[in-house]
Amino acid sequence: MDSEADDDIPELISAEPDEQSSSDKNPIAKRVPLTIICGFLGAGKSTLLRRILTERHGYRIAVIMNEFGDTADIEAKSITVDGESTTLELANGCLCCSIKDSGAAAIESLMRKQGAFDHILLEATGLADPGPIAGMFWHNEEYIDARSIGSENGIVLDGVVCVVDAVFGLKQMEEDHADKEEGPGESLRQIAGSDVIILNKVDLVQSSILSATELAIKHVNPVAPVYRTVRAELNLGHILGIQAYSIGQRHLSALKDQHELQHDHDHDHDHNHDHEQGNNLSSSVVPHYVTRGISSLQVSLPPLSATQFAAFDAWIRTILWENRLLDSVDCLASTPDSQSKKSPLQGNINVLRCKGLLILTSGEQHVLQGVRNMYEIIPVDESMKSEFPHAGKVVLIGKGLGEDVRHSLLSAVG
Ligand SMILES: Nc1nc2c(ncn2[C@@H]2O[C@H](COP(=O)(O)OP(=O)(O)OP(=O)(O)O)[C@@H](O)[C@H]2O)c(=O)[nH]1
Repeated sequence: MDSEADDDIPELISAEPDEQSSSDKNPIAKRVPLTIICGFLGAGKSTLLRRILTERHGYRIAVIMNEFGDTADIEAKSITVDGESTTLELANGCLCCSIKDSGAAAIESLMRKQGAFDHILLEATGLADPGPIAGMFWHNEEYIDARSIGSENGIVLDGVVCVVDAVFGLKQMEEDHADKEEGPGESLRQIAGSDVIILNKVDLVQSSILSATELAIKHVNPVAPVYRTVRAELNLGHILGIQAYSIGQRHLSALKDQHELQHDHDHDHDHNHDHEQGNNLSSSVVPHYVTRGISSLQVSLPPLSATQFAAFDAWIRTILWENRLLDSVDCLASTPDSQSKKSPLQGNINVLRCKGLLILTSGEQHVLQGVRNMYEIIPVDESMKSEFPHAGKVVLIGKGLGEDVRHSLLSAVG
């Protein structure tokens, strides 16, 4: 987009917060969007960050490179700042902060020291699972509430971006398949938990490998658009400000009809290739190892009555909170406190991410958003309804999502 920026010598400018470039510029964003960048080891995460730091976009972007590697037990308050941080301000207003082992506390410290940013990028390590990190920032009052982080602006999770290595991606997914005791490996979890996928280093592989890799990615995560890049060159609008966790015009784009997708690209070299693959993800053409790991399930839903809507809530709650399918006994008593009637686990279901649009017979529309066992169902504002598809649909990404899950959902709302 701005390749000449690479040749410019960065000017030194004041590191004091610039009132013009803070949230005043964007009155909607009283909260600072945060994007998590994850990806395979060596896939091109730093290349992407460098590119963002050298482009003249005029935003104050804080980039935090840290060690969010051990994400299994992330607790915002248990992470401490080690005091060692380096901040470099570049000519385009970006702040590059290198803070190790500090996670959430690093962001608090940064917000206090530097004031508001237009955007925060958080680079996870190559082995990080983005799910728990996203869960930490999604609906976490500690970050939503500006005062608690000592800043005039709180933080809102904007999206999770995964950089996949076009050379080794397929091999990596193969190695990470689910034969292991501990379940699917990091690469599959990274793809599953992301809102946008960058398939990088496409200059190094044949188109047949690219297609196979993209097909495998799409099988794991059919919701995230895939952009093919060389040295992470892509329109930053594809990865920043995507509002993947709010009811925006864009976050449910992947749930739109294929017809709409075909007309929703910009003919840049980095456009997404959904239409080329045709979303034809039958298991016969998907490598078998992927289907043994994390996969996805899309279920179309008819307009729901109020009772069916309540049944859907009970069904999703059961699968997310108890890793099992709702059975007929539950359906008869589908109230939040009917826990005692639940039957034992019916298999090893583990949903990492879910999205959906629920259409009600009354005309109401509701959006489903879920990360791990957290979920919300939010009504769509009247003014935004035309932006959304006209049919209900739910997409689940995770483990153990066979046809029995589809049948269970359809019978729960049937
Ligand atoms: N040919 C080619 N090389 C690339 C491309 N993108 C990145 N590279 C090179 O690949 C190597 C790894 O890129 P990085 O950006 O450091 O990868 P990373 O994901 O940050 O690596 P880790 O932090 O170690 O996980 C570097 O030598 C880059 O110059 C690309 O699209 N094409």
